[in-house]
Amino acid sequence: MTLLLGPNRYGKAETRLVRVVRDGDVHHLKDINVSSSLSGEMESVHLTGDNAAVLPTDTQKNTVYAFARRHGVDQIEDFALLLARHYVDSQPTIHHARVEIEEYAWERIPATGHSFVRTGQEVRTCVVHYDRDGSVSVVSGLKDLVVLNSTGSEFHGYIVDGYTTLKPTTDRILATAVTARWRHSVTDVDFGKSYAEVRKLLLEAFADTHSLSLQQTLYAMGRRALEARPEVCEIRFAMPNKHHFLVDLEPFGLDNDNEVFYAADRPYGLIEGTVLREDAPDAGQAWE
Ligand SMILES: O=c1[nH]c(=O)c2[nH]c(=O)[nH]c2[nH]1
Repeated sequence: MTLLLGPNRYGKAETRLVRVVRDGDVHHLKDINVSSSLSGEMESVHLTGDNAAVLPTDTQKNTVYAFARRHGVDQIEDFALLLARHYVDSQPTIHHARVEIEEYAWERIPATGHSFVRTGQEVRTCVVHYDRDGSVSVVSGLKDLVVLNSTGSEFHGYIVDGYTTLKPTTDRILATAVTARWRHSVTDVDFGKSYAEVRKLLLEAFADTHSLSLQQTLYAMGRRALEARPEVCEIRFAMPNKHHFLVDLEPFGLDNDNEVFYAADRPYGLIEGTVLREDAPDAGQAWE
């Protein structure tokens, strides 16, 4: 029997880092979670336990902290690119690096220059791949962006079979927690501006699309981002349909004209989809 070592990678997951930049009495906060994953000449470590090709995960964690001090942390995509390039370019045995970063946003409490409140629920994300052959990819994104339209949403005309009980509606609540990830076709991007613009476009499209289904809304959101942002070539969504069911108040002698809802947390519909340019460059490992 011949066995082979299949695909493998290793790294340090979830290095949590908070960086405080002091501008006199006014402080700035960066709160991130970094996961690195390396691959390359890793046959020996798996087959014989020879660690000579291994850059320890502990070193990867230290590199994150040291680079934060040495280079600062501005846009997470730029920091991820810096780390990925460093691992591959400095170590001959490392051929590929994947660096994923999540960022949690804080806003200053105006009472002082050094007090903060976590803003919103959403988390900014990125995944960078950098390969020895020079190929590089950047996927930016967000998750847990919770949005709701209290009207402007219909759902009818679907398949009706022997198991269907859902009533068609021309006015329902549409709510979801958006996970969106978008692939850049280039890497020399102002990632801060691009993120803010894509987020704004997604919210605007969610709000002003009269929805006949969450699927239609998803496509409209992707389309809005791609039409306005030339640096983005593909966007992928996962959107749970956070169902709001009208409560039957008739037993209590009350009507309910789309006013009182039961917000169910499960089960939920899960709507996933991709919108991309016809001529989008090959994604390579960007989504892995
Ligand atoms: O927007 C929707 N899409 C569906 O596919 C679906 N299915 C369902 O039961 N409700 C909804 N809503």
